[in-house]
Amino acid sequence: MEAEKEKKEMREWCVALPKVELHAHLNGSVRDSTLLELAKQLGDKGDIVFEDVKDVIMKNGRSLPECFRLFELYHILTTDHDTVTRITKEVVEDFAMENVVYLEIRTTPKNNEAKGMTKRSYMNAVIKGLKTVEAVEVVLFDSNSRADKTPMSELGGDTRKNKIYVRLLLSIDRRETTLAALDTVNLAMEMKDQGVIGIDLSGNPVVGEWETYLPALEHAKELGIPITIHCGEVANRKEIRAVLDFCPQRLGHVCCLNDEEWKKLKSLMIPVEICLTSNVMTGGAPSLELHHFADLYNAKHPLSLCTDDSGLFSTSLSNEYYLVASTFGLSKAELFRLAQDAVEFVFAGDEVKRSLRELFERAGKELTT
Ligand SMILES: CNc1ncnc2c1ncn2[C@@H]1O[C@H](COP(=O)(O)O)[C@@H](O)[C@H]1O
Ligand SMILES: [Zn+2]
Repeated sequence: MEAEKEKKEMREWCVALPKVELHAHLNGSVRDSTLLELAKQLGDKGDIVFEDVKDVIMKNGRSLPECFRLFELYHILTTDHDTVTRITKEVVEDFAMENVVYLEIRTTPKNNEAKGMTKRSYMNAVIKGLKTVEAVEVVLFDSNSRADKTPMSELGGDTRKNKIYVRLLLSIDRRETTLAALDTVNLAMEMKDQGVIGIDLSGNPVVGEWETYLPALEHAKELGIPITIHCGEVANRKEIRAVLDFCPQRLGHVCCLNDEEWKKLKSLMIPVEICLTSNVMTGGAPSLELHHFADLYNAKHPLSLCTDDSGLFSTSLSNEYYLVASTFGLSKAELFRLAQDAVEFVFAGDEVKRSLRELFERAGKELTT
């Protein structure tokens, strides 16, 4: 009984902890209730069979191939402008509800002729979603990147509301061609005054070749756009080596590295986005207990806890912190430090970093005493 009370108290503490989320895919973070509602609407129109889809959405098992089949379904449900706007709003609200104070959402800009959608119009729908959030004040710009140069502190805003910094990363899907990947990088450049701050490489890790995306990633590097890459979700030696050689600003997952690659990663000190639940569910890590978090943490390697796909894997960032506490025995002070350290790996500029550092400074006094 006492143990149950302690667990509950720890879970609540993890929710209260201010958190930084650096690896969250928009379509993987959609609420089940929204997916079911959208599936019901398409079912009523006769476009899909609702009962079949319902079971798939609510099912627990999520192997890697199953995940990518599910994304095909999610994209059928969500890819029109109004729905993209809606899910963006909801995803931000859900993260804000659990005290995420800085959120980088990544999403793949999509061309969809049937819906009159271009990569640009898809992103406009995402940004519209950010602007319609009501439950929390969304801060989307550094004051020095705003056209009107108004300092953030003078923008007014609603001081009664909680604040969440949101930034966007554009994902290149591994199914895309070199040209499509280049389009995404150019779009990121065009939209850099609208909250877009980085590039991600993601998608089914058994699909596509590194050489296809490399020109686009190099172009992003030349343009000075920060890059994060999904690395080692499967044991593709040649690609893992190429990714480490490319040396992006951050890496996601890093599951299937061999000894030599671990050594190289650690010497490069590239910050790692750790996705515990995702890795265990998709088989990238054998179990929570044997997850490479422990090794990287003990080696003091820069890392931050992330959800990857909170909807798809039924998790939350607070839960990921709780899992670290319950699996590896970290204390509250250590968990706090982990959350605080993630501030140093955000892609946003110095002004946001400074504000976040101050926020953690203030929260630390309350949460660790
Ligand atoms: C489970 N591990 C993973 N590994 C690799 N890529 C993943 C992923 N989880 C999600 N994505 C990528 O994100 C897309 C969905 O969000 P968006 O449509 O972009 O918003 C997926 O189609 C896939 O390309
Ligand atoms: Zn991911």
